[in-house]
Amino acid sequence: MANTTTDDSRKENNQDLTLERSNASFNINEITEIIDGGVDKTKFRKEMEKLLFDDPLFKDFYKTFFKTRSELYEESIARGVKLFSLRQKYKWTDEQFEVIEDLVNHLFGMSLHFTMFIPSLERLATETQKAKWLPLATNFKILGTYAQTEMGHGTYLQGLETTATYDPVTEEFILNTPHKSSMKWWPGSLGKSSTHALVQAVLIINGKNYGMHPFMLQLRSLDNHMPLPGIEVGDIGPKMTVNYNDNGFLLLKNVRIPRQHMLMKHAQVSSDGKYTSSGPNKAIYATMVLVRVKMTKWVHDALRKAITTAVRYSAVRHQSKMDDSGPEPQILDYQTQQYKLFPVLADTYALFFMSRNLRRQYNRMMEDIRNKGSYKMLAEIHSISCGLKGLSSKIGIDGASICRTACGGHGYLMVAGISEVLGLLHSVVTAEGEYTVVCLQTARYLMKQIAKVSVGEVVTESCEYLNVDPQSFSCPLQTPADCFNLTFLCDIFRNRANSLIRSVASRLQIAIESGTPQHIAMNNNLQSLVRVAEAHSETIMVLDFTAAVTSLRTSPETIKVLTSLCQLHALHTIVKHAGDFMETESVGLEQIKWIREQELKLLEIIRPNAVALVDAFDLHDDSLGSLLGVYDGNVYERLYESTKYNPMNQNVVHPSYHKYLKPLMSGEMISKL
Ligand SMILES: Cc1cc2nc3c(=O)[nH]c(=O)nc-3n(C[C@H](O)[C@H](O)[C@H](O)COP(=O)(O)OP(=O)(O)OC[C@H]3O[C@@H](n4cnc5c(N)ncnc54)[C@H](O)[C@@H]3O)c2cc1C
Repeated sequence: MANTTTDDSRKENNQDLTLERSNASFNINEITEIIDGGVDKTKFRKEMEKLLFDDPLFKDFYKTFFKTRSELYEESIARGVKLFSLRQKYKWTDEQFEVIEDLVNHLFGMSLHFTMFIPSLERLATETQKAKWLPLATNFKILGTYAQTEMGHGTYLQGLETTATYDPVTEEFILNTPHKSSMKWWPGSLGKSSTHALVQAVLIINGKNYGMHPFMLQLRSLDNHMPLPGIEVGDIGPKMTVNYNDNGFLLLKNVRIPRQHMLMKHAQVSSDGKYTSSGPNKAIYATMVLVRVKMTKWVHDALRKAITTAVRYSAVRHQSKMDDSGPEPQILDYQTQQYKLFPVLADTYALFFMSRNLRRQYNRMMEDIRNKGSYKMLAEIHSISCGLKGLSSKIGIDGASICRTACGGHGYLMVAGISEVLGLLHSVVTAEGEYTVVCLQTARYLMKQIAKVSVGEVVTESCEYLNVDPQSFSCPLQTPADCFNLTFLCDIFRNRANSLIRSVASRLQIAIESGTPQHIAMNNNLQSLVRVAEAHSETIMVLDFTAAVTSLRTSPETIKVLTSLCQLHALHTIVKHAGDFMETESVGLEQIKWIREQELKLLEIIRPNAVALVDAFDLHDDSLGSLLGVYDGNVYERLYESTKYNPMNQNVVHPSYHKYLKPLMSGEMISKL
């Protein structure tokens, strides 16, 4: 069934896409509604698309690729201001605002005000502090960011060097960034926009170091936006992407702030300099977990743009010949093109179901914290979200790179939109916990869980598979057809993770028992620890995808097509890590051969629905931001149109001709030398 979108701007006039859409075996609206979370949410999203994309400020995303950094920044601030005003006018909930953020590709200024500044205030400030600052923040009387990372340290928070020294005489903290390495470097919206920052600094009282604490710091005058005395602040420069964001630097020289500007919900400093603390600050971890949980969804959002572009473009692009007498086929008909793109399509769906489940688990944890004051689930959700944030960013980068190359030369153009997606994914792999570092956090948790198994203690739900002895496992794949059995595939993933975890745990134990210092034993096994975190996270993804497709309440056709994607996701992951699966005897050589054959069969099964499966993401062209992936498929016309907008083409003869080329060609340049 064809797309029933009501968007008038979409004209189905590319014949190939029209045919592809008519070939689909399922109703794409069913999948769209699953992804949006129900009919009402699809309706809301469509209303928001109308509201936003009728406004020139949000239209024609591709034009951003021709802008200078300063123009990009200015436009993003205009967008942010518009969105914040609309948010107040329509009283959008946080959940609704997340939908809007996705629609506009997060391309608006001051996003940290809502993602980090206000949530951190809510979790770290006392009731009195909240009463003072939250109304100012929510009414935009102050604009804030969160300044943690420094030039010298991002990952290792104990290494942060910004100091807040208490002066009991004036009852003030004196803030300093004593070395070049101590300056804050990276915080979003810091360079040019924010008037305030929550600054993480080392608290010092009477020469004693009390570790990192949060402080409210006013950066700029509320009258003329000039930096206050002792403060040097600016933009860190062009980046791989997100160049609209004024990621900033901050130097502090003897900046004094009142004692009441330390956020004191979890630790307090009295007027005479006495320090009290109510214990480890679990609330801050909950905030960090939420950002990672959201990032897994951002990866899905980003990758679905890349795959939508690559699949639609592959349906309209014709190149070479399979048979000399025949026409040039759609490049989507080459098996190699399908082998590039369909596993990425399957991963994109896997990411969706995984991130949806992760968000549900996070919400359950927050309910427990709010209703029962219980932080019981925090360690597990923290470990899962670390591993899944890492894994999803890696899947995203790999998948978007494949989409880029699968679009040939045109995929290299910025207006293809994939470079932008790729750059964004590169920020996800590093920000909020660098890839290796977050994987190691998950691995440490897994080591604790396996230690529990060895002494007969209960492990958490995500690690239940560790209770099975891998010695008792035998590969359930007895025939090639078994490779489509999702229950078998889940068991294979569990066994591979279980065996790898046990093997590293045992190597660590042997090393430590034989006298190797613990830190050396750990370092000698770091790569294996990352590998176990990846194996555990891949298992969670396959289990989540399987659980989702086996419990769907929708038409059999839709279940069938999603099941094929789930099978392909699992089989392709096994092929990618065939060494791991064979080393742990989760599958044998014969089974690997079958799996490779069945993968190719799945390509044929998925082929007729490929375009419909990306259409089901229902991305508005102005969200997609790609001239190769436009819904109507008129790619060549769009590419040519974009040259009219290109500032390089505004002069038929570029001024550099008169300045350099003409003197060279006339010999004037050489005679001057
Ligand atoms: C686009 C973007 C936006 C950002 N926005 C913000 C923001 O708004 N606010 C903010 O405060 N910060 C922000 N950051 C900073 C970001 O949080 C840090 O860059 C990130 O946490 C990584 O830390 P790092 O730069 O110190 O990397 P490093 O830790 O120096 O990493 C470099 C290498 O060292 C390895 N490594 C480091 N430690 C270990 C270890 N223990 N074991 C093994 N290997 C290790 C890493 O794996 C990596 O390969 C942003 C960064 C980016 C790219």
